[in-house]
Amino acid sequence: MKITDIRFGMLRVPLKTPFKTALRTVDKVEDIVVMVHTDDGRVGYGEAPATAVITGDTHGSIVDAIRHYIAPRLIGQDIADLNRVTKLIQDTMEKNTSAKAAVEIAVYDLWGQLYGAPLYKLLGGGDPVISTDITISVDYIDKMVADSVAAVERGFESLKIKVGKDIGVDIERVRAIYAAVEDRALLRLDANQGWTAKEAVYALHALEDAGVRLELVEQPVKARDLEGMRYVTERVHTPIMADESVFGPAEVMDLIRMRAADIINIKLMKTGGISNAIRIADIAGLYGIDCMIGCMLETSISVAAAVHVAVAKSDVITKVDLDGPSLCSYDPVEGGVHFNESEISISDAPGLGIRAIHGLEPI
Ligand SMILES: C[C@H](N)C(=O)N[C@H](CCC(=O)O)C(=O)O
Ligand SMILES: [Mg+2]
Repeated sequence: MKITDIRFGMLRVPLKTPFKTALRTVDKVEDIVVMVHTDDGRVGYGEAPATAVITGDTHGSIVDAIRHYIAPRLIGQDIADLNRVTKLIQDTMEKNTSAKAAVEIAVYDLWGQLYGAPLYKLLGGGDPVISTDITISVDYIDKMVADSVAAVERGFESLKIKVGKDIGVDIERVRAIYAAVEDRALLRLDANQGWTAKEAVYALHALEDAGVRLELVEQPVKARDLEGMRYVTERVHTPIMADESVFGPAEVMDLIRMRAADIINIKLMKTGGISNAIRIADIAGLYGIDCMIGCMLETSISVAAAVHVAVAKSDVITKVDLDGPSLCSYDPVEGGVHFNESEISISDAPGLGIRAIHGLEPI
């Protein structure tokens, strides 16, 4: 099964409600879809969001990286040589992790199709049903409480509360949500780099002293402030998770050596795809460190790939933040992984199982 062509489409899907973090407000998914064609008429699908504020990737840079750098190296390559193909993708250029991820996801989709098995089975197997949390956007306190209660009533047992805007209001936000849902859901906070290290310690001590139990706090300080991450991790009981601070395996090893966080958030758009996501899970596993698998604003194309990884590496990936499809107002994908509120299930279809994508605009 040899690669003959790589084509693109633009996918725009409105969100159910605006997605608001300390870094940005977004009201629709606008992602590049990548279709890798083979000489036996098969198509593998991948997707890349332009999360410039986190990865540095834009729509233009994603298409350019694939069209002018990655694709020329991949045409003619055999999908059966998976490790060779993924190395070619990763070694093509520095950074550009979302572009690499989209192509790798499509290649792994084809690899599953080649062997007629769902991807997670080829990655090691596992229970093909998992649960995700859902994000509660940062907003007025009353709105966040109402959104949290509504999410619990929809069956979500884990809420990812966005904070990082104003430390005093953030403490009140979390206290109010905790009071409203206390025994019915686990709370995870994500400050998206919005606090200083001292603010984070102050806020988390205030919440711990008030009896608010948090499962974890994600990326309290600036991405490059690893010393700040360590400062917070050393001083609070609440587990601290690194997100924007770590992209690939080498950064994860640095973070582990520094003891700068307790948990690692793996996202395919940061790792450059599945091969490095697996490497990170294996490294974390060696050190007894748990991982979350997360997503950007992505539809069920690329999130499906993350679901397959989560299932196959569930010994290390114990936390799931794959709510992108749940935030979308509809699912543009036919086939693939099934997203039903908090429950995500994989069918027996080969690869990612995607049969068609509706609403693709030409690029
Ligand atoms: C969508 C997911 N639950 C999430 O919150 N991801 C963010 C970044 C998403 C973005 O800004 O596109 C995160 O974990 O920081
Ligand atoms: Mg995050």
